[in-house]
Amino acid sequence: MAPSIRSDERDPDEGAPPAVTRQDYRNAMARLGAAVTIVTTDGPGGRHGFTASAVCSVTDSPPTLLVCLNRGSSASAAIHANGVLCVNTLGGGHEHLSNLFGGRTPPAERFAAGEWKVSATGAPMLLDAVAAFDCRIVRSVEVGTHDVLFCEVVGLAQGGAREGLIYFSRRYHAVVGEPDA
Ligand SMILES: NC(=O)c1ccc[n+]([C@@H]2O[C@H](COP(=O)([O-])OP(=O)(O)OC[C@H]3O[C@@H](n4cnc5c(N)ncnc54)[C@H](O)[C@@H]3O)[C@@H](O)[C@H]2O)c1
Ligand SMILES: Cc1cc2c(cc1C)N(C[C@H](O)[C@H](O)[C@H](O)COP(=O)(O)O)c1[nH]c(=O)[nH]c(=O)c1N2
Repeated sequence: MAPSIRSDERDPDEGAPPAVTRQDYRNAMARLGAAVTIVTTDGPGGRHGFTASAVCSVTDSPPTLLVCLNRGSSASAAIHANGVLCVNTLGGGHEHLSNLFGGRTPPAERFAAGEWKVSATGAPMLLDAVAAFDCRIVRSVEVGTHDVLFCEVVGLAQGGAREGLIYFSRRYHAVVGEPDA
């Protein structure tokens, strides 16, 4: 069980070097494989998008997922202003899109690649995504450098791609799924 520290109690480790460094943490996280997605948004805050692997399911009632967004990302202001986003799950052959949306390129250049339609929330949906989750942001919680966005899924699209895209050990891996899964 994690130790609990009351607010009126001093942490005896205060000032001590962290038990786990950022680099050690990243090295270990690099061993935790994750699906690669592009999170997009549009609305009064403008069109934007970024590559995200920190995405997971929270609950199916109501259908809710979470996205961890670095507040330093150039997409952050637009996502908060619009209050909507679409999680586009990438497939094998989408590495170039992941690199484009994960790099320091202007939004218009990012969307020049790939084929997009406008989803019901207004967020761009990738036509050949393995699966796309159209969402409204219902809650945002600040944790360290990131905002954890809780998103209610209000629309879905499932593509026919047979290969998913996993980021593991700092490299992309295409994984083959069942034809009808
Ligand atoms: N959650 C994230 O914000 C996240 C996740 C993956 C990659 N990235 C970014 O992509 C680039 C390349 O990453 P990489 O995997 O090749 O090597 P890396 O050594 O930078 O990261 C290894 C792993 O650590 C985690 N991580 C990295 N940066 C993080 C951050 N700022 N906050 C929380 N977790 C983080 C991720 O799980 C990542 O796969 C880096 O600039 C990294 O910051 C960010
Ligand atoms: C494979 C992979 C996975 C992730 C990322 C990158 C890559 C390559 N990035 C970083 C994010 O995409 C990147 O910071 C921005 O798109 C580029 O930053 P600017 O838009 O230029 O600020 C990222 N950022 C984030 O806030 N949450 C995340 O889950 C991830 N995951």
